[in-house]
Amino acid sequence: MASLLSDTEIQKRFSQLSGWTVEGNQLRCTWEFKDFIAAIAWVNKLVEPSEAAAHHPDIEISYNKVTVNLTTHDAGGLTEKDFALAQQISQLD
Ligand SMILES: C[C@H](O)[C@H](O)[C@H]1CNC2=NC(N)=NC(=O)C2=N1
Repeated sequence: MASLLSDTEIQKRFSQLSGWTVEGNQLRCTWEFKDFIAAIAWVNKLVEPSEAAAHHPDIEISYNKVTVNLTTHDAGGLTEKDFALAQQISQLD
């Protein structure tokens, strides 16, 4: 199982991410799209990197807005897996 990051480690990795916030045990970022169809099309792009990493975001969808929440449920907080997947998600079109 991935190990929990210390506050210092979280700060270091967080400073390399753009657009995300740390809220409690979660990394969180919201994207806005033209409409619901575009939002869902983008959500579908999350499937491949998430499955490849065996790590899965919690996703909130509200019409054209998608909020992605990342945490490592098994570890009870943020691990390297969350930051790695956040970087990959940020690089999607
Ligand atoms: C066995 C399997 O790899 C685990 O249950 C994985 C699956 N996806 C997961 N995703 C997230 N976000 N946190 C986890 O702890 C987690 N655990």
